[in-house]
Amino acid sequence: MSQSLHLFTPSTLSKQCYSYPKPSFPTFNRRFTATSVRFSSIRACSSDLDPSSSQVLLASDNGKGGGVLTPVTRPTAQAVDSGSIEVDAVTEAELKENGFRSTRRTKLVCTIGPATCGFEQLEALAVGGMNVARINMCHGTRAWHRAVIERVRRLNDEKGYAVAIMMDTEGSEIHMGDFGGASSAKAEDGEIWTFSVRAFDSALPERTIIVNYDGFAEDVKVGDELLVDGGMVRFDVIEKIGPDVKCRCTDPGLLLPRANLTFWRDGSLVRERNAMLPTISSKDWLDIDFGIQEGVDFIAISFVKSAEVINHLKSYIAARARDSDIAVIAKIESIDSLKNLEEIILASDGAMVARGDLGAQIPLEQVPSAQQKIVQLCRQLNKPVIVASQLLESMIEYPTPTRAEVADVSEAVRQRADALMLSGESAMGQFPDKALTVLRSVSLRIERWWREEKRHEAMELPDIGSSFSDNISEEICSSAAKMANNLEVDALFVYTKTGHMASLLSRCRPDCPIFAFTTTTSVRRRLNLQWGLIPFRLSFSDDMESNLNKTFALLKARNLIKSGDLVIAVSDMLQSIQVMNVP
Ligand SMILES: Nc1ncnc2c1ncn2[C@@H]1O[C@H](COP(=O)(O)OP(=O)(O)O)[C@@H](O)[C@H]1O
Ligand SMILES: C=C(OP(=O)(O)O)C(=O)O
Ligand SMILES: [K+]
Ligand SMILES: [Mg+2]
Repeated sequence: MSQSLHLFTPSTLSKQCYSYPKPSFPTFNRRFTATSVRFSSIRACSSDLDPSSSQVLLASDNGKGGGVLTPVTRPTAQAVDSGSIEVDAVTEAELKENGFRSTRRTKLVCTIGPATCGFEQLEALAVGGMNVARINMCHGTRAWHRAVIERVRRLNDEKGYAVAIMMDTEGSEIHMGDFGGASSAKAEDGEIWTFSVRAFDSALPERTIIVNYDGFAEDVKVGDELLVDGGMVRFDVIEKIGPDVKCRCTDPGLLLPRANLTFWRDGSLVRERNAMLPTISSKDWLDIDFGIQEGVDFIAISFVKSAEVINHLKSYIAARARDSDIAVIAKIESIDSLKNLEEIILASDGAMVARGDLGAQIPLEQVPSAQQKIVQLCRQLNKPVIVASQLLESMIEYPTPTRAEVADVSEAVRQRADALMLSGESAMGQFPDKALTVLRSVSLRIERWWREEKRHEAMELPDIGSSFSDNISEEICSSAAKMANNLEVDALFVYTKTGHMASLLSRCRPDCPIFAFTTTTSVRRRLNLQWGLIPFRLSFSDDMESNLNKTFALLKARNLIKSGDLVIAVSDMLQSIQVMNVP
């Protein structure tokens, strides 16, 4: 017998109870063995609900009070198709090998570039644990990106993965152009380089860099310091000649195509007219149209300054992408985005701590605290957050990371960010698979350590719902997560159509993995970015008993669960919690 707790609001009551006038209880998972659920703990968990409202809280064990419970399970379930369940091959193998507890909770995003764009290379990344493939519209042509998207889709179709696609816009901050073929250029100490806003028809003269922002030559002043990629290479501005700006290299280093440029005067970042550049450039809008057409899962917006641009983009997408819901990720990488952080995150479907450019706009020593703040705020507001850039930078060239890099990855995992991202390491590095393996193994180890030490940070999670029904879902998820930890259950199951209830569970960062069952492939792919979720595609009905039976049968047939496993199931159709052993 399962033990269940259902919350009814007046609206769910009228829909679910009164429409079934002749309830007959007891089909309710009779076969499940009783578990040692302490209902006191359930009540305690639920006691935060508003007592003055007219909701009814029903708890059942062994059928007591079951007459009232019946309506929850429709007596004659609509024939549930006996269809299949979709889970990716890697997760399946991991679950079989290591059991639930040791599945990885932190998700992994890989930037795809020349080193990883082939089908076999993409497959190797999927095998290595890539949850999301990121394409960066700063680089490559649309045809190149389309081919990558097609390969990822084929990989998903043919091999059962659910790798999501994230398209990252170029944005209109100042950056350098390409080097006309060369993949990089070396700037040596004392060399004089020309930064120019001219269009060159033929090959670029030696030591010349094109700058994408027309106002550049007017805005900089002699004496300014010019930083490439936040200081990877530095120049002093020594002379201005019309569209050309002559600079002397003071900190030598490697110049990469399209690297970001900032200029500093008297120790402060200069934000002249370039601060007025639109967040989404006209080229970005074309790329966004491309992303909508291709049905990407996420669009990440560079250099977001305010919530307005996010709202605007979301209505643009809503008007054009009728069938697919594309999530919008705000990249936090500018001073303005930090100033308007909360409104930006609230408006977005997720955020990225884009430390590359962020570190070029604020002093480097402020980046760690900004990261911590962004990660924490995202969790409180229930938005997935990605920590990005230079996590394993040295692995672009070397097969092992530095100890400092491992410590940095560990810190992001310990902060319980939803996802970690590889940039150059996977796009053009020499060891993309090894870099991914490092992210995977460090995540697994730190997560385990954290669980073993029971170092749960009791983060205050404020109510975020805008309706009473939303509040109920939040309470159910936080109670279910707490119960899962206290009872040391093997897994949480969540049946969710939109994915919202799964994200609420993920937000609680429970000790056990969360099996998220959803009806559409696109929601399943999007859930792949969120901490702790193992998304499955499954068609299900409003009848939880039949859903559970079907799920158990399908998962058992694939050896993903076994009799006796203890599971807590929640659903967003019924707003219920059930605790049971797998029969
Ligand atoms: N589609 C692509 N085509 C060619 N090179 C790419 C592509 N995507 C990424 N790269 C390379 O990988 C590096 C790291 O990627 P990323 O961090 O996304 O870009 P950026 O360095 O411009 O911020 C880039 O500087 C570029 O050299
Ligand atoms: C992820 C980032 O953005 P991009 O790689 O597009 O510059 C960053 O700046 O850290
Ligand atoms: K970008
Ligand atoms: Mg950036």
